[in-house]
Amino acid sequence: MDRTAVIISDRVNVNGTLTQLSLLADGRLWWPEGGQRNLTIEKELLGFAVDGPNITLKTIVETADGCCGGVTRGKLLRSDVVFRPSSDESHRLWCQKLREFIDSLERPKSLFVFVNPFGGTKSATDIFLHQVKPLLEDAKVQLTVQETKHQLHAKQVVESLDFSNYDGIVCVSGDGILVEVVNGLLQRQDWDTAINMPLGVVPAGTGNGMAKSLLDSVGDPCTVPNAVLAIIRGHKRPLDVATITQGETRFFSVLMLAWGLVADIDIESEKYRWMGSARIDFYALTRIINLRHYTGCLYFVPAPGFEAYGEPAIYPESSTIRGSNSDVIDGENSVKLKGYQGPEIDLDNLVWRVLSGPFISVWLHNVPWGSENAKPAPDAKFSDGYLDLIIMKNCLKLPLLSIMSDLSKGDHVKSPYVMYLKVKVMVLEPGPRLRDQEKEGIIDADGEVLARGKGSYKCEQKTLMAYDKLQITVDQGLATLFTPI
Ligand SMILES: Nc1ncnc2c1ncn2[C@@H]1O[C@H](COP(=O)(O)OP(=O)(O)OP(=O)(O)O)[C@@H](O)[C@H]1O
Repeated sequence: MDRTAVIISDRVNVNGTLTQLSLLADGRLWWPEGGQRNLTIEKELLGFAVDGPNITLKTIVETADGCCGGVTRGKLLRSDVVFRPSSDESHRLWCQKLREFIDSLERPKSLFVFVNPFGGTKSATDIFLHQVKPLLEDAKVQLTVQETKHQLHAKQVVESLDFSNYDGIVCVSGDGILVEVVNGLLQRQDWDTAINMPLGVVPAGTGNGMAKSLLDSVGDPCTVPNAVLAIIRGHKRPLDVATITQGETRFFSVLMLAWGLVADIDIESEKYRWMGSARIDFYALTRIINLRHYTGCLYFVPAPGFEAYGEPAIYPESSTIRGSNSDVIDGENSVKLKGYQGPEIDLDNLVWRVLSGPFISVWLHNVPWGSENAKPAPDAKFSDGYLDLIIMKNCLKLPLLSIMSDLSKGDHVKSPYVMYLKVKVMVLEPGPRLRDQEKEGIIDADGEVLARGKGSYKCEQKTLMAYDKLQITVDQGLATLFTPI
């Protein structure tokens, strides 16, 4: 079909001026108002509304702001273009053709939305009401909204939600609610269909690593309107899901796992919450000055091209870390084994390597960004079937400081003190601190404490897993995300 063929054209009144308005086959709306105006339906039209003889186009248009001599990309402005067709018949045809074009884009029509009023700076409710809802209403998306009332609420709702009425689940929150949703989906009896539900993220927490990773991948800024527009447009992409297993217990991770320096900074800095965002920098400095080294081992199956890292090894003691198929429930967080069991991999027949400690930091990442200002895994892909492993073993304190400050751009991986590789499977065998064997560490998965060893921060609090051997496998493209492109 000729992409510039005219589907409908009429002499209409646009914002009070008589002009020729055309809808072209490629989805452009074109009219010569004060110079030529072009609107791409796919990118810039949220929807339209009918008000008597008028039709209002609900648009969202990217402006290029001049900023310090440069250009800031991607500021989105919502505006209305009102036009009046020349006759009743033309009015009917315009509505029909616009509706047909929008329907052909297969955008979501009905969404289930979680809003976490306690995430980040506690502004998610405000963000939802004033920024998210108006855009989704312009796009005529039906909304079912659930404020989360407590930890694991989103997970519980998702475990029993009837999906037949929804085209996606949206989290107006930080990464924590997304992780709960993925865990909830994978614990259902029908997990294999449930996990196909497209998931959207709108940044409204402290850690917005997934939203940042998605938007940054196409050069968009990590803003609420950009994230909402990505959901409205309905493009989807697959996302790898990592299964962390210890005995019968499983946790499904979509962002990262950290042990050592990064986990200690993330979790122990909570006690300095009153400092606001400065707490991370302050506590990072404290930890670097009093640097800890952890003993332990990393067994891994390298991705092609990374076989030179570590030493040859065999798969370590499979019986202690593999789950069985019995229906066991181990604490509120754990997985009923009727749900997803993790990917089927013949672990004994893979080519294993091992790296022995002591380690300063071990970090496993699924997507490039861990938060809006930390890019630990610049080469991570959403669905390559591998996890990016970032390791620091020996490093002097001064270069370590500069490595940490390079994290915001992802340049830390260029440091000779940083090992950066991709793995298919990993077994983490965490040990105690090198110089204080009475003290162990913290294992942090997607911002939650998965395990606390003896003598660690708040070690008396119960966690999902023990500070012991755990296995991480990855299932390529298991989940689905709404994505800008
Ligand atoms: N009503 C609530 N009260 C307290 N905690 C809640 C509530 N609703 C959800 N949560 C918990 O808040 C945690 C953080 O959620 P969210 O993803 O919005 O933010 P975050 O950026 O990951 O973390 P935070 O901003 O708290 O550092 C989740 O683990 C979730 O279980």
